[in-house]
Formats: sequence, C-alpha cells, structure tokens
Amino acid sequence: MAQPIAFGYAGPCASPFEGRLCGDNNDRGKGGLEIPVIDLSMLVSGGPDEKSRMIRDLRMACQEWGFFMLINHGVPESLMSAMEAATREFFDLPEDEKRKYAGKGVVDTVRYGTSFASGTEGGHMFFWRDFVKALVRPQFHSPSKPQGFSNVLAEYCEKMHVMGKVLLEGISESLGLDTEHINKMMDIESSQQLWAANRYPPCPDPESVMGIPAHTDYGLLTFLTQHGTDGLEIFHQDKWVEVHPIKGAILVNTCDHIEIITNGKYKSVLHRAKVNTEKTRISIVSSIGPSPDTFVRPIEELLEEGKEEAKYMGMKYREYFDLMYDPKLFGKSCLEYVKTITTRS
Ligand SMILES: O=C(O)CCC(=O)C(=O)O
Ligand SMILES: [Fe+2]
Repeated sequence: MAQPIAFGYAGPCASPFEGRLCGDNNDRGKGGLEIPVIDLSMLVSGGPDEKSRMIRDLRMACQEWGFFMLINHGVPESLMSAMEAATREFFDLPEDEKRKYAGKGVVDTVRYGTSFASGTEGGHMFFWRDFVKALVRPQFHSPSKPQGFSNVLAEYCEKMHVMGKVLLEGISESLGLDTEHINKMMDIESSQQLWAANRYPPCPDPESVMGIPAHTDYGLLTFLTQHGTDGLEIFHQDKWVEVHPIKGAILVNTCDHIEIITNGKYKSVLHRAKVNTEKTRISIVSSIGPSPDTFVRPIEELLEEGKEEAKYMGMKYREYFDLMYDPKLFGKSCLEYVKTITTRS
C-alpha cells in the first residue's frame, strides 16, 4: 500500500539519505526499550568465541531492530569532535555563503537547504532544520568554507568508510555468507558515500513540526552521531522509540539496499528526528552505499537455492536514485515500488 507523504511534501530529499517518507505528526508514542550495543573491536581483534558472539549479536540487532549503537568503532573521538566543530562553523557561515550550495537536485555534489527561507530546498514550514550534504565517494566533494573543513571531512569519511567495510564483513558473516561477499558484490571500494549534517534550532512549538519526518535511508548503512542532544526516534514493534546513545557510540541503521540484497531478511528501518524548545541539535550522518554502477539484487545464496523468490526488482544503484525522483512513484517509497513491481507481472 502506498505510504502517505508526510505533510504533503512531495519534493526530493526531506533527508539527504531518504528512501521513504511516511507517517504523520501525531504518532508520538514512546517506548522505553534499549537498542542493542555492538562492539566492533570483537570482530577485528576478538578471539573466536568473542567474534562469534559478536556476529550473533549483530544478526539479532539487524533482524530485530535494524538499528544499533556501535562502540569501539575505531573512529577517534578527537576526529569526531573536530567534525562536529567544523560542522557548527559551516552552519555559522553567513547565509549567502551557504546559499551558494542551495541546489535543487540529487546530482548536486554539495548541497545546502534550510526550512527557514523560501527558495532553497527544504524551504517549507513543517520541517525545522538546516542541512548540508556532500558526496564524498567515489569522488570527493566538499564545501570550500570554512577553512580546513574539507580536510576534516576527508579524514572523517575515510575512517567511516573503513568502519563501514568492516561492519559489512560482519553482516555478510551474520547471513552465513563469505566475509567479503557484500563488499565485493557492492564494489565497496568505489562505494557511493554521502556525508550530511542537520541543524535543528530550538522551536517554540515542537509538537507541531518535525525536524525530519519518518523515513528510511536508501544506502546500505547509515552512521549517525547526535552530539549530546537527543531527538532521534526509531520505529520499532509499532512504536516510536527514543534513542539515547552511549557517549562516543555511533548509531548505525540498516537501509533500503540492505533490505534489498537480503531479500527482506534485514529491514530498512523508519526513523525521524524531533526538535525541542531549548537547544540547537546537530546530527552528523554518513552513509555507505553500493557503487553507482553496481547492479543490486537479492543475494542468490540467500534465496535458499531457488526455494525463495526474489522479492525486490534488481537495478543499478544509480537507477534507484533516478527512480526516487520519478513521479510514477506517486508518493510511494522507492523501496515499496521495487518490491511491489516483482509481484505485478
Ligand atoms: O537528525 C537525526 O537524528 C536524523 C537524521 C536523518 O535521519 C537523516 O539525515 O537521514
Ligand atoms: Fe535518515
């Protein structure tokens, strides 16, 4: 069934990572559940028992949550702080400086948008945020200001890419596949990697707006940090669950392309960001995806030797992008479209 587009917004990219928009602004139920914690060092340097426990935990986290906190992830705290400081500096640039990146489409390699001025992407009343995004792989792009920003960005994204590859090795193993299966199939060295940051200023009436409405992300995995101010919520067992990450942890969620290649064994999880009355919230997000030319389809080995039907249509990653902006979706998410199309013929 088609998901309604939140707030009637039909333009591209409420979120730079967005694969699906849905829900409304009233579903503010809270769950008191704790999301899983995964220790990446167990995969890299743990003994055989620790490693197999980690893989088992990872499988559970992916199957039951699609969301987890990653600790001992190998991204230095100093680099995470430097990225946060550089991001704040970017948002503090004069508006006309940022407006240079106020493009319109998915092809823009660096893009800025704000809900607080008309004529920029994101410029509509029901979202309460500014964002900036940069495509950092296969080719590296960055805002040229503030000074030093691009160096921090390059180092940060390199570390995130390395971390993402290791995690995808673990995910391959959690599915009973060869360690390198997903990385090879996705041509991860030429991965499309995206970096983005969101700034949500304090809002006098936080119940009437959303920072970002409910959506899924379209890559393979998204990595998110929220720098001391919570606001992220994930949809879990029919409830919105607030996320309160451990200090220094990176939040990971499985995205549309993990759902596609696993033929739905691991799901792309809905999430959204709330705003508050008091504090500006910053979230920094990066995603790892297939290379743009990779033909993505459910992994053959997971279809139980032909017993299970592929539930998702195969296509190149770059075609999925085009599809996200195609009016033929009629408000349906791209993921639903590639899913339902296999049952249409
Ligand atoms: O700010 C957040 O917590 C969520 C951001 C997000 O989901 C996105 O940028 O895709
Ligand atoms: Fe997202």
